[in-house]
Amino acid sequence: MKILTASQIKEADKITMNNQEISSEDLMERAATQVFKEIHERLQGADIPIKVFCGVGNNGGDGLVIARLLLEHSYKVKVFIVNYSDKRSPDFLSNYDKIKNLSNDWPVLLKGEDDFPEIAMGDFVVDAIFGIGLNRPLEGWVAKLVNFINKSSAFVLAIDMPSGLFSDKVSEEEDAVIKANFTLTFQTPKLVFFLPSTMDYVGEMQVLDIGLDRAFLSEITPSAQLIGRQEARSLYNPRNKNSHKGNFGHVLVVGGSYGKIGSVVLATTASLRTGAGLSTVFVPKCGYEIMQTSLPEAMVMTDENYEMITDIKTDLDADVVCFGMGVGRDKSTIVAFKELLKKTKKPMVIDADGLNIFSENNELLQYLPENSVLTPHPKELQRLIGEWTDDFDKIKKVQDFIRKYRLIVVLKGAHTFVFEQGNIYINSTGNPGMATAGSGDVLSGVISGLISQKYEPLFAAVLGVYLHGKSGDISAEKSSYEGMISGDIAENMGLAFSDLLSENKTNPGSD
Ligand SMILES: NC(=O)C1=CN([C@@H]2O[C@H](COP(=O)(O)OP(=O)(O)OC[C@H]3O[C@@H](n4cnc5c(N)ncnc54)[C@H](O)[C@@H]3O)[C@@H](O)[C@H]2O)[C@@H](O)CC1
Ligand SMILES: Nc1ncnc2c1ncn2[C@@H]1O[C@H](COP(=O)(O)OP(=O)(O)O)[C@@H](O)[C@H]1O
Ligand SMILES: [K+]
Repeated sequence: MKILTASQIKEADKITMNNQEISSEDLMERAATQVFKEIHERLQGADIPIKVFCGVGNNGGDGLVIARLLLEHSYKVKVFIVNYSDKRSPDFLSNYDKIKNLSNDWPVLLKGEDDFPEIAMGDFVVDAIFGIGLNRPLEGWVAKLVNFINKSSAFVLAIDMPSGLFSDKVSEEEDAVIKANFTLTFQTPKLVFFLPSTMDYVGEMQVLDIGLDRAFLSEITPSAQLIGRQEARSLYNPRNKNSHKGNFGHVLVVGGSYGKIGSVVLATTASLRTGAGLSTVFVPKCGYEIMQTSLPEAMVMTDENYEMITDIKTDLDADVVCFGMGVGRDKSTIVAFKELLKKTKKPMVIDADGLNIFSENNELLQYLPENSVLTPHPKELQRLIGEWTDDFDKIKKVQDFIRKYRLIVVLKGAHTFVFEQGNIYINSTGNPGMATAGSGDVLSGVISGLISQKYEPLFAAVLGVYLHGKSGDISAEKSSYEGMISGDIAENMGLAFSDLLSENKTNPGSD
């Protein structure tokens, strides 16, 4: 699902109104009706106090329409106008008139702190103060109102965006931003919903299709894409019945050191569970028995050295080489890595200490085959590209980095971002149970397993991240966030594939 910027959404609005011959008020009615339907479906006429806070722009206009429809369905609604400006949008004004005509209980005008209403636990608050039009941080009593709502124990539903959140830059720590339990957003999710510094404001998120112009939406180049089941499914390559293991490639995993052979076990298991035809590992001698015993499906080659990798002597022409997990940063390992880089022509997957070696030896990056996949977590990324000022600056710096070295970067996190030149793919699967030792090793194995099966490295990264997260979700369902371990993610890869290929789910951009 495409993620658009505020200006792209505004352009889509204009084109839609033109092509569908509707007014902006019609579009507002349509959008807010969708919101009403969602609320109504969940509340089913329940007798709970609903407090709708409306700004005086179009986000506030949406709030007024939602409130009117709720009143028409006999909900217990109280409307508050957050009167931060005298400049009211025309569509706000016409809906203001409509709601006044409907009820004797007119909206309450809020002009300062003294007017704040009581918000009780059990209230249902609708935040329609600001949407994508926010252009400066909230201040004064409006900022205080936002903090007041945040302090209440009410359930908060944000319309389009949590108020105070910018759509195209991150908020400062001191800024007042609504902390929503749920955000119903129009037509397309916004990039800030997925950034580490802003995602917590959004709560659970659902996208409402408000029927913006299809042709425009399909042609426009998005700022990023959200990868849900449908998008991941479109990347899947079915297997030919007439095939043999040679068709599914050979993965070589190079990694491990004394006490860290487990990371190689995890990555290699994941590569096989993802469908690699063959997997070979290259480990220090201390890893030989561990590998043969814990993963008989893999073939094992060993270094001369017992504890660490010092010389990667192999003529194996693997389809993909995965390097880095548990490998350490000894000088002799760095030399061995350099030699490996020089003789490898096919795209590689580099994780963990492989990345740290690059951070300390930048000159090695020039030997990395084009289209290789780097899978840093934020700390590893920072060592690699330096500090950033905020999440948008980070995105720019990653894009500069991949342009320079012609790579694919998989930035791991609660929402993992896959970067290729000019594009960002944001993952929708995964859960906090995956914050457990070794889940990154599993991801490297999954991506390698897909590359070996002839997926383009970019698609291997995007699909791999999706399936890894899905397997994490299945693992959490079975064992809880706390109880799941990263080996479960590797073991459940098969169920993640089954889920991807099952026929009964069609919701785009979600799971
Ligand atoms: N295609 C869509 O997504 C649609 C969007 N609609 C709604 O329209 C909203 C955008 O409406 P607007 O453009 O009127 O913008 P907002 O309602 O978000 O903000 C209103 C105005 O407040 C002013 N303002 C910005 N920051 C301020 C601050 N810190 N303090 C005081 N004033 C400030 C700006 O001039 C801004 O235009 C969307 O978020 C959505 O809720 C719907 O009504 C119709 C369809
Ligand atoms: N809260 C979370 N939600 C979703 N995915 C997560 C979360 N925390 C961690 N993950 C995923 O788990 C993996 C952790 O990788 P990494 O930090 O390299 O761990 P390790 O070094 O232990 O292998 C990444 O793929 C990341 O996206
Ligand atoms: K809002």
